[in-house]
Amino acid sequence: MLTLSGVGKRYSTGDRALTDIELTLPKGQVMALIGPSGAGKSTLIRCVNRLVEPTQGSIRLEDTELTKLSGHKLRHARRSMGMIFQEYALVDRLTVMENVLSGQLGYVGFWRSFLRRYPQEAVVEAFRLLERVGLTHAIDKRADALSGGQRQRVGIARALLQSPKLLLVDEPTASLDPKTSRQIMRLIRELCAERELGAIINIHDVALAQQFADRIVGLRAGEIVFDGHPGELTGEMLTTIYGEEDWDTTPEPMDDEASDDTPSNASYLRETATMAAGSAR
Ligand SMILES: Nc1ncnc2c1ncn2[C@@H]1O[C@H](COP(=O)(O)OP(=O)(O)OP(=O)(O)O)[C@@H](O)[C@H]1O
Repeated sequence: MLTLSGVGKRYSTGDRALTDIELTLPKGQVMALIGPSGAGKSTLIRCVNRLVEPTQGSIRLEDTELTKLSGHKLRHARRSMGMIFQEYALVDRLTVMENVLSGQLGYVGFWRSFLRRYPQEAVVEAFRLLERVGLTHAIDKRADALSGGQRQRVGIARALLQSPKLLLVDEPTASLDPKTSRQIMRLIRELCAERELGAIINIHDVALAQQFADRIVGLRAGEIVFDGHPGELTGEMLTTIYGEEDWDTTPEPMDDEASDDTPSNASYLRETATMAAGSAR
């Protein structure tokens, strides 16, 4: 379980990015973090793994007070948090298998990893994970020969190879098409359920968040303004998070050729909220 109590962050520039954040993430829960640009979503995720230093409050992962750690203990704690990034952060010239095994860098030491000599059990587990994410056929491919969706699957397998207690996911679908985005979100959700892993997912796509998260937290100007079930995210709540907008209006076609069979925002949001509420996944 992850607990944030009274967490605040003020950057040295004077920008206050987070104010008094109170959050508890139980094991196995997938939490989507939404909010407008600059709301503090990335800062919050980065405070958890201490890539950004919180200026106030405490962050506990199970029995460990993360905000008090430094040096070796901090590095050790970071390994218990799997990071999945928007830009995948793969090494292009390495194969899929090597990229996944690079998740073990912190464990096997510099020389063994430099010589690419990984423990047999890590290789077996990496193979198993690649099978789970549907990439058995691509094990020997170079990372730069993969599609965006495949690259993200490698990133997921790499994060899981560390046997993390928590997943921190930063815009996992930002560069993906709608179908691949859904597949990646579904995969993350399934893996979290299988492994009883909590996840915080920073995501701009509200409909995807509603469909695949157990819980949605809305940030605005560094404060939590919504924390609830996806089905509770009404148009009014979206206005609270993002500011005034007519969430119920169907966009006017730009010209005569524009398709008129696009569902309205309202019906789309209603549909996705209903699906999320029923958890029909
Ligand atoms: N390194 C930094 N130095 C100073 N201010 C920063 C830094 N990083 C972020 N900020 C400020 O902190 C606030 C929150 O930024 P953050 O990147 O966490 O928001 P976000 O919700 O993730 O935005 P986006 O959706 O655009 O990625 C903003 O006002 C931003 O300008």
